[in-house]
Amino acid sequence: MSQFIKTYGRIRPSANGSGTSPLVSTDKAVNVDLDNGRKTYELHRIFNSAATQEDVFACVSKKIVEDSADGFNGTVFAYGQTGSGKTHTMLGPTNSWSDPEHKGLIPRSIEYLFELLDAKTREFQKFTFSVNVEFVELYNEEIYDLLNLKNKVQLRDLGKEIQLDGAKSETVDNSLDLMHVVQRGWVSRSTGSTAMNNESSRSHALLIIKIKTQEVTGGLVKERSSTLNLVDLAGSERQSHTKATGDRLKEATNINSSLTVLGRCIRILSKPTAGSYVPYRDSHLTHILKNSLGGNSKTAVIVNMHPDREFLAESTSTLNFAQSCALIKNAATRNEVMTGDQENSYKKAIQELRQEVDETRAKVREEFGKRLDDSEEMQRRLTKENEELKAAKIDLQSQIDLARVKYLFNGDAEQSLEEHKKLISSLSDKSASSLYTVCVLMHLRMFNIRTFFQLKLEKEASEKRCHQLQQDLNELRSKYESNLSETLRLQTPNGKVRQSSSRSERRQTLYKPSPATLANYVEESEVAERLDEANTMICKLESEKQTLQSKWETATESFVEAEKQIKELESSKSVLITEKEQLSKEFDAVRRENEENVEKISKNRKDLDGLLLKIAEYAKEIENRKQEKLTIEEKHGKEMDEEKSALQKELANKAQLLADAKNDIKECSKTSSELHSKIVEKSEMISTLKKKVEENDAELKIKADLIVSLEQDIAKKAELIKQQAAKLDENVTALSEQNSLKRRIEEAIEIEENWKKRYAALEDKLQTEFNDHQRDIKNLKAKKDAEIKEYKETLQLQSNMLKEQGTKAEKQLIQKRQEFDKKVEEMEQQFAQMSTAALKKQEEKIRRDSMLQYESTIQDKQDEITELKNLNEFYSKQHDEDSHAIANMMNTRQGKLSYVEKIRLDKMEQEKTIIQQRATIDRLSKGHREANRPVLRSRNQEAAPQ
Ligand SMILES: Nc1ncnc2c1ncn2[C@@H]1O[C@H](COP(=O)(O)OP(=O)(O)OP(=O)(O)O)[C@@H](O)[C@H]1O
Repeated sequence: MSQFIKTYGRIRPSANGSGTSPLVSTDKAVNVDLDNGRKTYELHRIFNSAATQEDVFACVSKKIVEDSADGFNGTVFAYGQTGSGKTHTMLGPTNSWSDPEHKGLIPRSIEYLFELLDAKTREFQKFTFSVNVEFVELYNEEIYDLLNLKNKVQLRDLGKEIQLDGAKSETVDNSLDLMHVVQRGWVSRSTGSTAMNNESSRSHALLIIKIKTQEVTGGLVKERSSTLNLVDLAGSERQSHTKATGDRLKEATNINSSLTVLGRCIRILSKPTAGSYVPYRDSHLTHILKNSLGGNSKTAVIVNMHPDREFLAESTSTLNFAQSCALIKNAATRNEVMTGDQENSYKKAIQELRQEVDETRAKVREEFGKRLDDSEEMQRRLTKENEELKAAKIDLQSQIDLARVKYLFNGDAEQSLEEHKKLISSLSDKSASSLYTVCVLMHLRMFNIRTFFQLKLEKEASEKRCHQLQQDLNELRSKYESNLSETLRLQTPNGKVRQSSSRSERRQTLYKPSPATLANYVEESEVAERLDEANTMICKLESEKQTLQSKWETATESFVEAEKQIKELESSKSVLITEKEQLSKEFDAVRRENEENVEKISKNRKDLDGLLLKIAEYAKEIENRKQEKLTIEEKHGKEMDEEKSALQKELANKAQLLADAKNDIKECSKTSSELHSKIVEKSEMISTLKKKVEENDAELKIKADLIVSLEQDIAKKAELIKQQAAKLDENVTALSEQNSLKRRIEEAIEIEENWKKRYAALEDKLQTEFNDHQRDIKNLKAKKDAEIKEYKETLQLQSNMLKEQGTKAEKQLIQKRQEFDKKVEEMEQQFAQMSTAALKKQEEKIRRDSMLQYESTIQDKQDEITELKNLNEFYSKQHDEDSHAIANMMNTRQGKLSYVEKIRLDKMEQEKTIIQQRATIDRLSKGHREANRPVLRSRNQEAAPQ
């Protein structure tokens, strides 16, 4: 709702006590005596020097504070030249902020604000509020945080609101704390003295109170936020008046520049044209007060003035400023957010419930559908079976009847039996096993019936024959008895007569059915029993089916009922909500209307009072005139008539005026009564609405109870769901853990598989290599074995040869010795015959020859051994090389190495053996040589003495 900025004027007491003031004020206007005439400035209200602080607060700030507690932004700022009483108005005289009489608008507003908030807290059960305060000053176009001068404050335009980044925001919960904060900030405020005011405020001080409230009614959460700006501007005077120099001049220039921008903004806002640009951003002051000037705020401007002539120019300028302000329209809206958390939660709960119901219904449907399908299937099957059985029974019955008739009348039992068999086989092919059993039983029964009838007929025939025979017998017996009795009677006249009837009777009573008939009876009863059983089973199944059907129907009914109830509840809830909204809207409208009416009435009353006062004045004047008239009449008899007529004219005029006034009064009273009746009407309406609201509240309460119970249900279900969800979560976590474990295991398995594969491949490779090596080794070994074998064989052969040669040589040696001995003997013999010299020569020659021969043989053998040795060395070299190669090949295989080692050792062993053999040969050859030498020596020694 847009409304004009309210402008008020306040004229302070004269500073120098001079009598005449160029400013003559009434309630709503200031008449200024200017050199060029009188100019009237009309404002919302003018406070003269006699106005109290309370008057100013009640008129200027009270409503704004009330509105700010209701979620509307509000601004009150004081404008005027230095020393005009801005601070006096806003805060009150120094050290009097707690003085109930002198405290200014800020302390009063603060107190009132908390009064209102506390009252609301008391009034509403669920009402909470929070108040935050920032206190800054604009000095030389810089923003200073009065609550912490160290802070660097930056202005941030958020569009809807202006934020002061870096400014300390203090949270307060009572007026006293807030006033302490103000006091603290005020001390920091830059003050300086000017020639005009000893405590002149050289900066613009802005007290920013941010109010947040929350009201919970039912399920509705109303959150309101508002900002209340209380501003004490710096002096608006021209610099010349301040007589400022240096810093003061700079200050004044800055103050003026921001106030000039303020004035410019206000001028543009007061005469808005399409597309006109408001230079809010040209100064911090206007930027911060952007919302307060032509924006979302309820703003009041109070202009302070000196009454003295010497300040007339400033006062006129101030009044011009005020008049421009009065033309600015603000569009204040309540900053309210209606959160329907509760409602949403209900909606959500209902949604969830509906979902749950849907799910359950689907499940039940599915289950019931399944069961129904099963039961239907069963029913179908049973019905089919039943029908088939019935048909079969009817068929069989008719066949039995036919057969019975045929049997009874035609007696073609075999044909009937065949027919029955055919029928049964055809039926047994078609129907189920039970039907088959029943048919078989039927057939049996039929067969039994046939037998029974046969037997019955036989029995009847035999009975007939028996009866005939009995009759014949009876006749014969009676004849015989009569003859006998006749004979007896003839023979013994006193003998007793036997009663013939007693025997025949006894015979008749002694008849019993045959065992075959009895067996037939038993079989028949068994068949009947089985049939009964089958029937009971069918009945049982049918009753089960019916129970299921009825259960399904009941469940469906209850679900439909529940759905209906939910729908009803939802619709009634939405109806109630809309009703409530409508009612609250109506209520608000009525309240607003009422407020307006009250305002109008008070205004009319005031007008009426004014009129009455005027009337009273007129009446007084008339009375005075009357008195005057009387005096004049007494004094001037003659002149009286003339004057009388004049007076009568005047009187008529006055009477006319009076009549007009009376008419006015009448109209006013009429309007007043109309308004009164309207008020009464509206109050009635309000009371009806209130009643309605109460009713609705009661209904709402019931619904709320219902919702609470629903909520409880929901909570339970939610708990259940939560538990299930938790379980599910657990399961999911466990599952996921298991899955991850499984994945890891799978990965590990995969890795293991890969490793295994690689290992297997490696193993294969190694195995192949190993096999290759083994094969190589085997081959080598075989080769070596063969070589060794060959070598051994060669060695053996050689040693055999050597042995043989040795033996041969020995033999030869023995032979030679023998020969030698023989020759020696011969020679000795010859010696004996020949001379010793010649013998000696001969012996020497023989010995030399044999020695040469022997040594050449030894040499041959030694050559052979050297050759073998060389061969052996070659082989061992070869073997070493091979071993080396094998060792290289099998460097990782210790076993193989050891095997090679073993081979090597074996070889060494063999070498040793060879060496030993060689040594033996050497020894042998040496021994042989030495054995020969002593012989020769001894022979020489033996020969020498000769
Ligand atoms: N209505 C008033 N009744 C009594 N004294 C007043 C009134 N208005 C102002 N004064 C006195 O006038 C003096 C100057 O007033 P005040 O400090 O409020 O002026 P100002 O406009 O705030 O000046 P400046 O802009 O320099 O700060 C103070 O001593 C104050 O008590």
